[in-house]
Amino acid sequence: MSLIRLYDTTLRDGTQAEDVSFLVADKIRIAQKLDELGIHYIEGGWPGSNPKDIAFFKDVKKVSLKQTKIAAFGSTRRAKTTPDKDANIRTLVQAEPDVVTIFGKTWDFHVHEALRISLEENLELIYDSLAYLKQHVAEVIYDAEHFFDGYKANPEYALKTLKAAQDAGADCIVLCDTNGGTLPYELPAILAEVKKAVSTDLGIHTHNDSECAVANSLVAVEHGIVHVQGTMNGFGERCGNANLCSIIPALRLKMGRECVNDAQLKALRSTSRYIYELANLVPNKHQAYVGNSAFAHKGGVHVSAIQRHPETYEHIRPEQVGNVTRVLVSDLSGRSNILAKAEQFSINLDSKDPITQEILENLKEMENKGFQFEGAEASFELLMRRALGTLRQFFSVIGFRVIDSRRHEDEMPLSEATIQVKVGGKIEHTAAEGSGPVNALDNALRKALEKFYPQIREMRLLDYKVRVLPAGKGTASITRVLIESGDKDGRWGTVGVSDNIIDASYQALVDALIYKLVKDLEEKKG
Ligand SMILES: CC(=O)SCCNC(=O)CCNC(=O)[C@H](O)C(C)(C)COP(=O)(O)OP(=O)(O)OC[C@H]1O[C@@H](n2cnc3c(N)ncnc32)[C@H](O)[C@@H]1OP(=O)(O)O
Ligand SMILES: CC(=O)C(=O)O
Repeated sequence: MSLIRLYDTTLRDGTQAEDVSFLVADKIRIAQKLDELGIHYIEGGWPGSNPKDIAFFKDVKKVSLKQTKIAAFGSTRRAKTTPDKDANIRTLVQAEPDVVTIFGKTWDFHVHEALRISLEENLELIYDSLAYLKQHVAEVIYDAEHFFDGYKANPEYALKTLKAAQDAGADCIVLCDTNGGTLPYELPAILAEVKKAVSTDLGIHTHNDSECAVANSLVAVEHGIVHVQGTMNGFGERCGNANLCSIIPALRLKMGRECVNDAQLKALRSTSRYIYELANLVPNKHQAYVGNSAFAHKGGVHVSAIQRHPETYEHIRPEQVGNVTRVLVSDLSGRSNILAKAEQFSINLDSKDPITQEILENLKEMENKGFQFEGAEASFELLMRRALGTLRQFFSVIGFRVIDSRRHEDEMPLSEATIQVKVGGKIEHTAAEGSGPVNALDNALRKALEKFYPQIREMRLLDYKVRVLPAGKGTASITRVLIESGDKDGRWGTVGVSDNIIDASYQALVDALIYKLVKDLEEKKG
């Protein structure tokens, strides 16, 4: 089967998303990553829009890309001018990209309302913009904006706009579902009519306003489209663009279409996360194929079955897209979840050992009290080790006190914690200040323990989340604290629950410290 050409517009349409913006240097790094992923075209921006996009086209020439072509985006010429005098068309040529993509109007309503010109004049805009660009750029792509809405409103005129693009020499005509309102069942009949009207290669560009952008792209491929536009992680204007992180594996693994190779497909998840990172956005954990939860199993029945055969609850093998199977523990767990976790933590546990059932019951009891271990696997590992009696007593806390005071209305509050710990036979009594009561307690705990366990200095608190559990008791409600800690080798999550926020934080902090000590000891043992 012929190659499906992947066209990524993360750097153009992706940046039209609320909250997404990239520096020029980041755009270049993303282009390099997309090239490694095997993307055939990268739309780098609209040089007629802003200096940053002009700089991108200048800078991208300095990096070596293996196979991708760089496309510059713009519109057809303005009315009442000629392409050679149109500022936007001139900047497209001056950017010297491998490819130019311009969008033009298909929908008669848009021609009348947005451009306020005649239908005939719009055909001239399309024809002479493309014909001019074809003389100056090696490859020219035409994005037929609002194609599907335009076709539904006035099919004859919509097809005339495509013919104008074909007559001008466009190398590919891309049918755009600009407002994202088209549903998959509508595509086959429309595509059949388009194929009767034009013979140029066809592409698809969809938006996700009806949650159908990926589905529409795949249906289009099934009906002969050879060029697919989309963005990484589905970034894009309003509800986003068709998500290439879902389209690529579907094409490759389910539809048997040639697009990227196996090794490139394995880099899908890491590329997705790289782009989230540069966009400074938290990855969507529920994202298909590449999200943390895409292959995370929670229900006991599911966990039991995947251990017998992964395909029972997994639609592909996660490693094909660089993801992994995960087993979660919660009050929906069965013994299979406990055994899977024991294996992950390298803890010997026999399914017939009554301790397995005891751990399961303890887990359910604790979840009922408000604990949640999905984001706090380190606390769950400690719970297992405690139940098995294999957790070494590194230290015990005899007691602590936290004082939070604001002495004058116009002064910052002061937080101070004192703590008494026992390590071996020795008692250590320390005090520390902090920016807030939890920070003061954390500082006092570390100060007391660092003398005995200097490796604690390597440990950092990376995230701290407080959740008020819905008991309707206002400030007297139960709180759950989740802490994420890390050192040079990894990150781990711990949890505490109490009707006192300091006490809940204390539990999560102590678990985080004990986990660090357990982890280092296990590593030493090899
Ligand atoms: C479907 C899409 O995603 S298309 C891409 C949308 N992305 C963007 O708009 C981001 C980049 N845009 C920009 O930086 C600016 O809008 C610019 C520089 C392109 C234009 O800025 P301005 O000249 O101030 O115009 P403005 O932003 O108000 O856009 C309206 C103009 O675009 C014209 N226009 C819109 N679509 C087209 C088209 N396909 N062909 C020609 N002109 C067009 C309108 O006729 C109007 O021109 P007029 O003011 O002369 O009547
Ligand atoms: C071209 C484009 O971005 C659109 O029609 O949505």
